[in-house]
Amino acid sequence: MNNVWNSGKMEMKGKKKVMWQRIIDNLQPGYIILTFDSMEWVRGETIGYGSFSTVTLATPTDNDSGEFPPLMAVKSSDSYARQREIGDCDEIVRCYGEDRTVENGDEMYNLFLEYASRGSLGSNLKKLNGEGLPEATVCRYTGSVLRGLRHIHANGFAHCDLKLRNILLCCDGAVKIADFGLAKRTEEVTASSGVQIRGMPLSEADVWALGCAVVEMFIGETAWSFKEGSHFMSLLIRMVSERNFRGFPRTCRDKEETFCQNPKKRWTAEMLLNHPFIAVDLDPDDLEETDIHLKTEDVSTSPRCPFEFADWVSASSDSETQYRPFDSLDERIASLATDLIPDWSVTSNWVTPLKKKESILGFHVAMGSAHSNESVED
Ligand SMILES: Nc1ncnc2c1ncn2[C@@H]1O[C@H](COP(=O)(O)OP(=O)(O)OP(=O)(O)O)[C@@H](O)[C@H]1O
Repeated sequence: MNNVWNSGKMEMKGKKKVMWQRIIDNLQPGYIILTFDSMEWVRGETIGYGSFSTVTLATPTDNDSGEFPPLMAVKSSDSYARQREIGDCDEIVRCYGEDRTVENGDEMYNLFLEYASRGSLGSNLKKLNGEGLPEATVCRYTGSVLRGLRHIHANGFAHCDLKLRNILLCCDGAVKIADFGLAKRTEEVTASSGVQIRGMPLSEADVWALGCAVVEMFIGETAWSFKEGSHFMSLLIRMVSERNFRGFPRTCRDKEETFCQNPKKRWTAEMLLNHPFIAVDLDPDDLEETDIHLKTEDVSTSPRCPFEFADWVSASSDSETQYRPFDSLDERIASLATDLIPDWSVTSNWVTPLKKKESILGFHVAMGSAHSNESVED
């Protein structure tokens, strides 16, 4: 089914116009019949919570034409994500349409998405208890994400929140990029002051983020550890000032095009798709995949602005936790108030060494994320 978007409203192949319908007050929670382009659907169990959204299952109730899959994920939040502007691609979680409802007095925007039944790569990796993924698996997953990124960037957008939790696994093993809540047009970024900033390296930042994700897939933990109590700025200082690629083959370090602290020299998604690490022909037998089927994701949220880092807990919390957005600016600011004095010291943490073949190391350096303070054997 191809969605046609018209003035912010959805039409499906010229069918009936969108019909907004308020939910009926006395329906049981968890079994709400709503209207989605004249199609009724039922909200199912909760899959997980994001910073500003709740994701639940959704089932169409009158799907005789088979236009929708029998099971979808519906992401509900107080604003629309930009996914519809980016367009379809096999490596991006499919968006079937959107709907607006009023639930418990709050207006909700619902985005109907392809259901990725095997959860996120982040959750799958966590179940491996610090073990990384096999090389062939990392290679395949990275190739998929790169194709998705190429599509996003080619359409003039940057994802801006690429991380393993936003890379989902479908039941057929396909790997897809999700969560476009922070996606931005690459040519125009508006600062909080309202000033338009041009030339921000947003696509390059996506590539950097992918590099971090690749490191994480290999070593089973995040590329840069962020010690409890340390300040976010100390992490930034290390990432920006550290130029010591100790532990990586000199051949990789010396290549100007792969030394990419400078975003302009960082490889693009298109270029990385031709890197030997990705362009290799994989034997299907090598694709030893983690087979952890997830039903419910843990709660983990990304900071939306620098002020949120101090409170950001990357570890999961109880998935029963109710999503509750801040009601007002005052409430948000009050939640940030603290008597603690920031710790501006620089820690000695750095990336855990990677013992992988040279092409992989080169790939990491190309993405600007290969930093290590220990030796790596070839
Ligand atoms: N299409 C989908 N299929 C299956 N699970 C999904 C789908 N979309 C999101 N999820 C899961 O729902 C949970 C919430 O996702 P969401 O994108 O709202 O937030 P997040 O990326 O986890 O956090 P944040 O909002 O801080 O980035 C996540 O655990 C995610 O894996």
